[in-house]
Amino acid sequence: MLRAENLTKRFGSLDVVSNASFAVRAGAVTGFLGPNGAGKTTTLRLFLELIHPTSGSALVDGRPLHEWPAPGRKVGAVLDGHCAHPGRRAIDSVRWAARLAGAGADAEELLGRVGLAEAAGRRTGAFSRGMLQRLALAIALAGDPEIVILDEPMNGLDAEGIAWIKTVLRDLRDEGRTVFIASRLLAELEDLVDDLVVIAQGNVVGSGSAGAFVDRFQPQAVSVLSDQPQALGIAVSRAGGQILDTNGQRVLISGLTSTQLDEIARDAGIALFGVTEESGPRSALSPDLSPAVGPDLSPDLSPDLSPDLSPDLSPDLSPDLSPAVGPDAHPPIADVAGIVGEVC
Ligand SMILES: Nc1ncnc2c1ncn2[C@@H]1O[C@H](COP(=O)(O)OP(=O)(O)OP(=O)(O)O)[C@@H](O)[C@H]1O
Repeated sequence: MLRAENLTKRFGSLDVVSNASFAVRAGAVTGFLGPNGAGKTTTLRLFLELIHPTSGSALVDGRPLHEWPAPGRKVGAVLDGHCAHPGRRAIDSVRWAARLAGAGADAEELLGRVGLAEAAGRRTGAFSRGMLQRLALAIALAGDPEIVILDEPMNGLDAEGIAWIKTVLRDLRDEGRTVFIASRLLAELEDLVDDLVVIAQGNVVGSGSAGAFVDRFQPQAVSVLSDQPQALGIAVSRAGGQILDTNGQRVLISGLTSTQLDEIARDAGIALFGVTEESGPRSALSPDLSPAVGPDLSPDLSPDLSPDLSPDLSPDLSPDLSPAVGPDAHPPIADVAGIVGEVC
């Protein structure tokens, strides 16, 4: 498993990751959710030892990654950043990664797994961003790793590509691997992940069961306008919903989603207008989503969390391509470099 213990990374005077403590369960898919600039990529780079912590530790099965005899067999990663060599053929990039990781992966099979069988012999300079994401995943899997770390792997993929990668990641879990996936979008993760770690402004503000978290931020009530409020009330009660309040034509309902309400009203021949989902409480994480930093959980962060997570953490989808450079950046250690499938 992955474990961050009081992990801090400072760039200049800014704590980009601040005293973060959390664990990623072995054999599960864990989402790493946070808005732009929250510190997700920095945390992933710390686990990969592409940069060093200011204090604390980022451990892979209890040790820093480089202490494992074959780091590339332990962890495979897909990060945004540098290009795969544009002049190299896709199959050669995967073979090279497998060699570096010390694994005898079948590069053709891996490219088939990521849907690039037809493009295996092509140079990657002409690949689309979506194809590069697929290639990066093949490179990350070239070491047959126990743990797969991915930084926003759905960027650049269309709806079909997103559905595809979710299937691949579920398959990786079913093979017994641990998957840790960073994203700004709860919607991208919610039908994929078992657990969530939530980060905001460098602080890990919660971690735990994804189901508990998603339930917490589901709409708590639906407000509708209807010219048949009584008939609507009867239909809602029959369907297991509750009428919280009726004020003239406005009816406030809990226990049903707006989609369910639409169906119920349609079946009962009742017209609905002005359907509005009322969000759940903003102030706290679910009790099941245990504060990962215990008493250090800043009360200032929780109220800010909910709106940021609904449902797109950031309207800005353009990836931050800036690699970790600067005085604090540390060049990849040779053994680890081969495990990172990076994307143009
Ligand atoms: N090498 C660096 N030197 C200085 N600041 C950095 C460096 N790397 C990252 N940062 C800053 O740290 C903050 C967190 O960046 P990081 O990329 O980890 O966030 P993120 O959660 O992955 O965001 P995004 O979703 O936009 O990629 C940002 O303000 C970023 O500008």
